[in-house]
Amino acid sequence: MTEEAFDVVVVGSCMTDLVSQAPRLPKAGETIHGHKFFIGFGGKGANQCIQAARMGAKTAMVCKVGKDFFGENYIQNFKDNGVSTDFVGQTADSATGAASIIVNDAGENAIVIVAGANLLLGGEDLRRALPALSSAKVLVCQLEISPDTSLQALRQAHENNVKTIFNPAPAIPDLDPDFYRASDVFCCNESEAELLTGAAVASIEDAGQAGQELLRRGCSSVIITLGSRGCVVLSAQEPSSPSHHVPTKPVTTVDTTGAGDSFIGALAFYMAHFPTMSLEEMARRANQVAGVSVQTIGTQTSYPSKKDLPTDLF
Ligand SMILES: Nc1ncnc2c1ncn2[C@@H]1O[C@H](COP(=O)(O)OP(=O)(O)OP(=O)(O)O)[C@@H](O)[C@H]1O
Repeated sequence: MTEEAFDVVVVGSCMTDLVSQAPRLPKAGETIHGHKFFIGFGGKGANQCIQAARMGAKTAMVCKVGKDFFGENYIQNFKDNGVSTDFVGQTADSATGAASIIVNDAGENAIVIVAGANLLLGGEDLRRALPALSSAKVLVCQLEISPDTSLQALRQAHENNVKTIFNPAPAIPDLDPDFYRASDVFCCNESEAELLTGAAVASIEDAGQAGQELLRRGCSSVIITLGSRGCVVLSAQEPSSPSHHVPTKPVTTVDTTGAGDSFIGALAFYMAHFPTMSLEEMARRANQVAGVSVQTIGTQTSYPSKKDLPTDLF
């Protein structure tokens, strides 16, 4: 195991995206010709980890893949990005998580996700990773693995004074209340905020109100991302916890897939490297990083590295 503590540990998912582009989506029982196929690296946990690593964070991924081609391939992807694979487990009991995606010429898609090995990441894997997890600067979790595993990781980090970022995605309506209490930063998008609070989130003001509700549930701070409108930031430490809107700079948008994960990976980097920076400033910078990711096609392929970003972001 690596001796030096990690900046960012991510406990989460890896998925292989199998993408076919076709003129239209096939009907049940139908076979059609597509015009392009490609394989991409995805999964919210891995995406966030790779973005943090590309910013220059010393990162480790705690996840599970299958003993199969896609699993081997994903481990190599982590290595290529400088992410520690000390805690990437391989299982013969399930296949590497996969998302079969069909995109039609209108940009609409049909997706089947098989979480596979991701769902086998459990308590034993966390026990192995505990020394890394409990000495990291920042832990990041989502909900593409078993929620019990995510919650256990967040609790362990919280008990060891490791800063936690929880991204409740994909959202589940009856989230265990302990998720809020174990989150230093609870970071979600508009639709997740809506599902969790039961209130519509259409405007910046709505997002502020949803953020207040999430704060009341016990997290230390909340960020709700709002696509091209940036995000709102709220902190329980401020008296009356006002919400601050952090806008983005306008950019030419090509593909927003994975923008939320780019934002969270960047945020994790800032929390680890600039622990005294205000959350608003971190969000402003994370907006800029995610704003770069939407200008190129793909998920991880669109994530910028430190060398691609303005020096004033560091
Ligand atoms: N069109 C855009 N222009 C500039 N920045 C954007 C745009 N879309 C997204 N972003 C940046 O990415 C962040 C996350 O976007 P968003 O709120 O859409 O997350 P998300 O819904 O989780 O994204 P996705 O599901 O596509 O990964 C935003 O807060 C913003 O910083």
